[in-house]
Amino acid sequence: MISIKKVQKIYPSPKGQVKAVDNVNLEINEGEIFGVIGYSGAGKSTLIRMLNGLELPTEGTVVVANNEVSKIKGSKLRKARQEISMIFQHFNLLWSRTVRQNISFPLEIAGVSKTERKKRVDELIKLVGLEGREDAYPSQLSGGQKQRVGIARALANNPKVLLCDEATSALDPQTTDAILDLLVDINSRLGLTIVLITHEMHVIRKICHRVAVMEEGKVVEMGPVLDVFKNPQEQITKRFVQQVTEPEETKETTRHLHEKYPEGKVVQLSFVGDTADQPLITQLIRKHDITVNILQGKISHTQNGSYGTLFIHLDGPKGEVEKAIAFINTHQVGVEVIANG
Ligand SMILES: Nc1ncnc2c1ncn2[C@@H]1O[C@H](COP(=O)(O)OP(=O)(O)OP(=O)(O)O)[C@@H](O)[C@H]1O
Repeated sequence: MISIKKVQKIYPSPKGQVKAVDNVNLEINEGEIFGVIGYSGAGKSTLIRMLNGLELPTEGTVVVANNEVSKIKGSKLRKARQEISMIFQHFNLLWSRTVRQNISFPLEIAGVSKTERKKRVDELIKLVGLEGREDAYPSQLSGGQKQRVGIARALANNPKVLLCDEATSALDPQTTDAILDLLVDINSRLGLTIVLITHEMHVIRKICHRVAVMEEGKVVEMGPVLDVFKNPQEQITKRFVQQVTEPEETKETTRHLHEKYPEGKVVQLSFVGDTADQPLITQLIRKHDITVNILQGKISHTQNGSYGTLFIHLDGPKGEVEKAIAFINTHQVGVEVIANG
């Protein structure tokens, strides 16, 4: 659905040239939710803006839904943009228009008749859950409702691709989750391809099938979300994964526990897929003469399966702790001893 080949974007600047995007190659499949994550300045916005022709690459080609957006101009580009919609961090709504009028706007531009427009807007309002708010103005809406209007407006002309530019960054965690659920729903109901950029691993974890990690204009790592969680390669990817799997306090808690119980071992267990659902700890205690102290744990659900980490402290007679660790190893659970007693 989307093919990005050897794409480079160089901006002139007073201090010389800035390589905002540096030799990026990506293939995004039809119906996929694809995430691009990176810190500020990594080149995410520039990359996503090249997907709908808001920016032109200095080199390389960008093809979206059979349109070579890196080449076409004028009316051809405008037509192509009906198939490639976008939603924004700050919603970009028309403040003097109601919800209904905002959603109707792209239909007016596309020359859709008044009766058809009304029918389509009604459908869209239902789809994004804005029934009862049709005649409100954006200033009367919550952040989540504003983004729902943004989504409805973006879907008005039945696009094939939806680009999301930090679409949940201005929202609180609960509203973020509701909007992400809506995007997953739209993706599965309409088969829409979604490309999103974010600096939050939570967003990637919750809805993306695959992820690309960007740093200094380059894609430094890419793969199915669960694989990246299981086995992050680059330092930057490890940091992003820790945002979700390892709360800040973990290191501190581990240190305290180690001081409190100098004996035994602190181990980190990583569960993937079905192993995340096993009653491993119960079996561990039943089968071994040890005590198990749970320090911290989390199971994260991704679109490709579950991934969990659990920090535990094991203590007991000599040899028993080793036997317990060997037992865990037979259960296809990753074990890492992170502090020795
Ligand atoms: N129009 C421009 N002119 C000059 N430099 C630019 C322009 N747009 C972006 N840049 C530079 O290109 C690099 C990548 O910026 P970009 O906005 O794509 O990154 P980003 O990952 O989206 O970060 P952010 O989330 O902060 O927007 C940065 O160094 C930025 O300063």
